[in-house]
Amino acid sequence: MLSPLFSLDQFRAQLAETPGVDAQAETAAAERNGQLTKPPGSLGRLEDLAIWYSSWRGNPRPTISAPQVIIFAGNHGVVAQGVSAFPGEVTAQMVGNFQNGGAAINQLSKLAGARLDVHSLDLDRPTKDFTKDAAMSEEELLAALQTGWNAVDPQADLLVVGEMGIGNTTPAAALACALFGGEAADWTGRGTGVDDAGLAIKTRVVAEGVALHDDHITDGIEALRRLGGREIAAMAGAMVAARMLRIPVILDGFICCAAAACLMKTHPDALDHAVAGHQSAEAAHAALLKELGKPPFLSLDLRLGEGSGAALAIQIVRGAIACHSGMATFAEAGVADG
Ligand SMILES: O=C(O)c1ccc[n+]([C@@H]2O[C@H](COP(=O)([O-])O)[C@@H](O)[C@H]2O)c1
Ligand SMILES: Cc1cc2nc[nH]c2cc1C
Repeated sequence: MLSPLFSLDQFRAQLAETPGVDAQAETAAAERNGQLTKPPGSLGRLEDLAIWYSSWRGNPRPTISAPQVIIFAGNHGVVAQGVSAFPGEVTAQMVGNFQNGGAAINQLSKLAGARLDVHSLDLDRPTKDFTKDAAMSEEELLAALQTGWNAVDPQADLLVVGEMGIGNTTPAAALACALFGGEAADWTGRGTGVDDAGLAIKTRVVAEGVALHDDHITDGIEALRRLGGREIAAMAGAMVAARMLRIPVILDGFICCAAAACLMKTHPDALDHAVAGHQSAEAAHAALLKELGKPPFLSLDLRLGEGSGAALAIQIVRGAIACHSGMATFAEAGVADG
């Protein structure tokens, strides 16, 4: 069990002191990879993926038997300005759908053999409209980080963090703009499908929010408090908890990656235990993945959220580890190694 967070500064300090890879396991996994019955490099990125996974698990020949998918749900004050194609009530309605097994992520988690957990964060209390005030107080941000921190199963061996939050592509765009620069329009996309008028409102809202808070943003955590949202913060908290527990993470779409960006901008190594599951169809996700330095595994034009693209990518990590840990070596198989 991880001890609870007691302040934002402690969370920042924790980020600076997170564990790194097990170098011995990394070397042993790389050696094993070189002995398996395949031409060197022929499993492409699956080979790097297997070595990466082994090094975080501290085991040169690991298995994956307990993946966990966690969805965090939150509501956003900026929705009142007309930034989404859907009304805010849909967040709570979709949480009901997740609980009843009716959403895409229920099917994809089941297919991946993953446990699925859903956490609602004060849905009846949307964050403040960030064009007028900071989205969250320090206490609210800490509580949301703590929800994510507590949600990670210490027994899990692979983690997907996903979200549900009508309007949350707007705070995600504002975070990306504040953290990486450029114009609001560079980071603002259509989310659930806003029309041109909605996109214009959304772009203005992102620009106003960034202009209001920019001078006060000292690091990614303060950006998260001013421009983020509860489910975005909870995803960040879960990512850091996973790091403490040496559980590799698969990142999902645009909103998940905005949460990750807040951590990376606070500490540059904070995401070394994470890979990008997919590239979403949200216009700026490709640019955000580039900023994170994470090439995606899949590119299927998904723009659903819910951890859906990352849940599909569980199978890719499983494939990499099945080959890495299950294949015979040249010596074992009696195959000449060239
Ligand atoms: O994951 C993505 O890249 C993604 C892209 C577009 C939309 N979404 C989902 O749609 C919701 C946010 O869209 P919006 O238009 O309400 O800001 C939220 O519930 C997300 O899970 C997710
Ligand atoms: C129906 C619906 C399902 C979702 N799942 C994630 N975001 C969503 C947004 C909507 C609108």
